[in-house]
Amino acid sequence: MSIILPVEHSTRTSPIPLVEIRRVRKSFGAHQVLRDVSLAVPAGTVTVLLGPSGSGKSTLLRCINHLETIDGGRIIVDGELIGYRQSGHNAHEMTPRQIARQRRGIGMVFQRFNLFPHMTALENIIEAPIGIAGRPRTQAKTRAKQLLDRVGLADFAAHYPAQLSGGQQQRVAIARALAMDPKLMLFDEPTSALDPELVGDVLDVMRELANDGMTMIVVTHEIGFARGVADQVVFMDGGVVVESGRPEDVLDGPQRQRTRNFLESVR
Ligand SMILES: Nc1ncnc2c1ncn2[C@@H]1O[C@H](COP(=O)(O)OP(=O)(O)OP(=O)(O)O)[C@@H](O)[C@H]1O
Repeated sequence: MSIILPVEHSTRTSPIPLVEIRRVRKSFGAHQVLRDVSLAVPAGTVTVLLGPSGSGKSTLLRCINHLETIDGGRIIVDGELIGYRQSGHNAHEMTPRQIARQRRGIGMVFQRFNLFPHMTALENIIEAPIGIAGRPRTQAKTRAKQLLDRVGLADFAAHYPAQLSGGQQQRVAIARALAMDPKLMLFDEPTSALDPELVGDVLDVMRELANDGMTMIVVTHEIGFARGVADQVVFMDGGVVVESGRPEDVLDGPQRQRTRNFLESVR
């Protein structure tokens, strides 16, 4: 694995929000999953989303990445409205092509690695840079090898997903997301499908990414990761943000009973 110099935790914090979520609402039929969610994620920081099953965490990530369309409110990533383009004071819906371009800047890692089973680790990583971003094959391969090295899998380029452990597959999935040079990485319970002994390697890669200054929003129940890496912890329940703040405040001195109950349940 390549050596990445640790950066002082506080120097990563910047006042400029890369992600602004304002009063976002989202329903599926009659079920209002996000009720009125507002959140700011400064550039170069890590936000951990905690909350019980069904609280709307995955839906929020999917809205940020425009995998779902919001019903109300707005999401701004790096100054751009998600799903809309600004023209003077008016916002117009984006075309599918414009949405695809916007999505390229946002990497997403899912609970289940979602690698193409018929492609090697390297082929999985170069697929989008070549097919979507139109990069030359040699350049994409060089970058993919660097990324495999970065996630500790330099010797596994020619392995197929079935030949890799779940943790290794998840690290390939992270490398694949990084191959598009995202400005934001979203992680949706990236370790919850892994055997416990494989969780640490994946969290280590994520910790190094954070130290490198990547802006990340992470849905996880890994309280140790939240405590050690997050700049901000957000507790969601019932489609609203119940409580948010520094990890030491939310995790060690939660103000709300709902937060306390949840933390009891995952400890
Ligand atoms: N496409 C969909 N159609 C209908 N209902 C959906 C859809 N996606 C999510 N939901 C519902 O929205 C609610 C919130 O789901 P979501 O996955 O966002 O919660 P979560 O906090 O991420 O929970 P979990 O930890 O279980 O993934 C759930 O009741 C879920 O069934």
